[in-house]
Amino acid sequence: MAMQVGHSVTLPRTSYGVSNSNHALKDTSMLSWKSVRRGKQIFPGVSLKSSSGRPLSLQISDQPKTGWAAFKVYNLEKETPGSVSLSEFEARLTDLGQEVARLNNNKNIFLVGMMGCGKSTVGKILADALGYKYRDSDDEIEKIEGGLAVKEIFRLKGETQFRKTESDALRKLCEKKDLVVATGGGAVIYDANWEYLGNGITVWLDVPVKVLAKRVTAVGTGSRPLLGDGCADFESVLLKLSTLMKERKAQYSKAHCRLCFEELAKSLQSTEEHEPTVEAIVVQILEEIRHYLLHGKRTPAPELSTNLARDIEENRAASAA
Ligand SMILES: Nc1ncnc2c1ncn2[C@@H]1O[C@H](COP(=O)(O)OP(=O)(O)O)[C@@H](O)[C@H]1O
Ligand SMILES: O=C(O)C1=C[C@@H](OP(=O)(O)O)[C@@H](O)[C@H](O)C1
Repeated sequence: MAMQVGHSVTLPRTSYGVSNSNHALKDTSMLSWKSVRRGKQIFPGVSLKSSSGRPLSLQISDQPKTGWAAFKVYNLEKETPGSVSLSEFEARLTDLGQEVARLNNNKNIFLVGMMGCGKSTVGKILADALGYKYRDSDDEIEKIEGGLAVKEIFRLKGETQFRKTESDALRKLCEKKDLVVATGGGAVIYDANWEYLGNGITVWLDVPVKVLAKRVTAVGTGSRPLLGDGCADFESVLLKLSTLMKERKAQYSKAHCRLCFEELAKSLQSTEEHEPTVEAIVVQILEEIRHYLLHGKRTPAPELSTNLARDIEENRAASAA
């Protein structure tokens, strides 16, 4: 069933996490999309009808208006016509995202970590969950440099100029609010940058270099000038990344929060073929930020919503089989 204008679907009330919103649900409530904080696809003309305690009914209006409810569509396509169930995980992402956004007081979230650790991939979903905007500091650098691509800045102007512009970009970004920022892997190397990053919450995506090398080699190293030419092989990428990681680890460790990929993978009993999904990583990042905001320090050990995360993985494996 493709989601179409005028089509109704039924949703379990809890799936949408709206019970936590400030809106009292009446028979024909209309939630602003910000309060519902759906994911990637936004349908400006969505109205939400409900009776307290009963399933919610969502209807796509044919009159697009900004500020109405929005929600993910890919779930609907998989489901039986007329009904849709969102996984526990989706509900958790929404609830946790809203809770962290409330606790966080509009501060930016800066994702730090090595090339390929997933800052951009994770950053977009994290921003959705929080209702924040997503920014990539490399994009800001390219804008400041008149549209030159990162690799061209390195080639034509050298790394020193790139780093100066990177600092400018971070300074500008830290003047804003409600952003999730994917920083470049080297943003942590200058102490001055920490003054900017420290205005927000910093989260280190700590991913083993082997995993990084696999990911980066798979997409090619063309856009990452520090890794050599565009077709560097796994072994040489692994060597370069290992060297960089040794040089930078102490800097990354300064982040307020740390997402340890290895610990997450262990607790989810993941294998090399079935690594933790991006969504499971985002849930865990939100848990880490939540803990930091509540206690002013990192989690002593990963405070996983482990059972939940495991359920998610199992559900996915079952539906993929
Ligand atoms: N959790 C993940 N599992 C599998 N692949 C991932 C994951 N996160 C990122 N990737 C992939 O790794 C590559 C690098 O990710 P990216 O988000 O660009 O990293 P960064 O922004 O930190 O350099 C991309 O091809 C992306 O699809
Ligand atoms: O690690 C680094 O020094 C760099 C990482 C890159 O960003 P990503 O981490 O997004 O790949 C980019 O800023 C530039 O190639 C330098």
